[in-house]
Amino acid sequence: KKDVEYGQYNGLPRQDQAMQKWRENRFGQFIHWGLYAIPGGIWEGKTYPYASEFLRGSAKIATSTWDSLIYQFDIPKYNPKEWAAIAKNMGVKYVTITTKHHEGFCLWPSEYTDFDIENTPYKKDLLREFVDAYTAVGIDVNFYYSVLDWHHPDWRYDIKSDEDRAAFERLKQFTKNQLVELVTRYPEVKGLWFDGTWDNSWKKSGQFSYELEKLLKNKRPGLIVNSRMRADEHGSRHFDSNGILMGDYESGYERRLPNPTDKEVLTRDWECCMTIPENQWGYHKDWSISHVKSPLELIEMLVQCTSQNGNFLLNFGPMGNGDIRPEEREVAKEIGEWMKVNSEAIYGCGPADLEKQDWGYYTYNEKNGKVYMTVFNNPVLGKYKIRLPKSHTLKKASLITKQVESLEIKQISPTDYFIIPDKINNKKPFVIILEIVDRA
Ligand SMILES: C#C[C@@H]1N[C@@H](C)[C@@H](O)[C@H]1O
Repeated sequence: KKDVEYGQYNGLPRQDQAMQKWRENRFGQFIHWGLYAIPGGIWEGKTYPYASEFLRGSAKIATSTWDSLIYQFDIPKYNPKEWAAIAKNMGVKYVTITTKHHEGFCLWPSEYTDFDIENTPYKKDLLREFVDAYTAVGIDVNFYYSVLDWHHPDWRYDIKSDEDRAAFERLKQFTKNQLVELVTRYPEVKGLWFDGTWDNSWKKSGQFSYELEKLLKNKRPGLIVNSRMRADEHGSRHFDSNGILMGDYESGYERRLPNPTDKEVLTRDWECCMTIPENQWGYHKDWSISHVKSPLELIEMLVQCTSQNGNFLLNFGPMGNGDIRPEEREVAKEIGEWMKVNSEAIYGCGPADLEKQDWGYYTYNEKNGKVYMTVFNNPVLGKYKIRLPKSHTLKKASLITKQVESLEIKQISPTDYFIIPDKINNKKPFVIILEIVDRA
């Protein structure tokens, strides 16, 4: 064991009300919006397939050229009330928006930089309008903040000299100032989603990240931060040098999920963040360049995350003019239609302590004791197998859409049962509610 003084300090999993709400929310919307949305992955007529928020690097654009995009950020179609309505209809309970991505452009009027919304043709505090619109429809608001800041002259990838050290001290002070500013100006904020913390400079700032977490949580009691914020004093990230999770939940699942039978993730809070295309967080004009996930693929990811004690954060990349692209509107609509019928299997649910079967995923609501089985794969057998511990018995199974009717159950061994539906004609994932009782 290593001595770790600047690791995790508040005991996990957190059971306070704020964290319980975060956990019960389960489904969130990620929003990546910044200057990168204006070119949308295309520069001087050439399409760059890499993530559009990295276009500045992909197309080797001079910082001054990139930064001048600020004068085109007039966002005539920006309509936060409509964004919030789309999110509400999709069924998300929280939203996480990029207040500042790696490019350094701030969506709020920061007193610590001129590279912000105030110096765009839009001028107004779009973040305040956003927070108000989402809060008004009952969606919790979180802020993404990139520590990595390509615009700031004091950013350093590593600390190799006294000059680096002095510069990065200024950058850390700037970072602290901006974060205190964010949690003070927008006290509604529930959590901070840190990114851009992979460079050596930050790995060498473990004590600072520890003290920053404490400072921000003192300023905003109940604040929730992701593990990506943190390094310990030995440079270990997410988990300290003894493998103890830092922050309040694990945020390493970016565009990937755990193995569906992975039991280790059940021991902690975690969140998977996911793009609709293969790898575009910011708006890209051409979605034909990669696979675009269907609503069904995304619904399966949401259910899998819930079944393994995780949250699912689905990303939207608004256009440079502030509009939401048609493909994202369609995804939101179709997921929303499914959630309207089946969200009881998601909100407030977590893992069921049952052996996973091929037809899909179990989720469990400990408040009502119900087990939900969400079916994605129709068995050729035409029956759904359930395996319970010998100590329990399957008392009832019913479709979430017809809870008064019981489906036929056949016990085929001390632990195994078949649920036999009268017909299998589902074209969409559907939910069966199980009542399982302890024989004792
Ligand atoms: C790499 C990288 C960044 N991390 C994701 C959450 C996006 O913000 C992407 O730009």
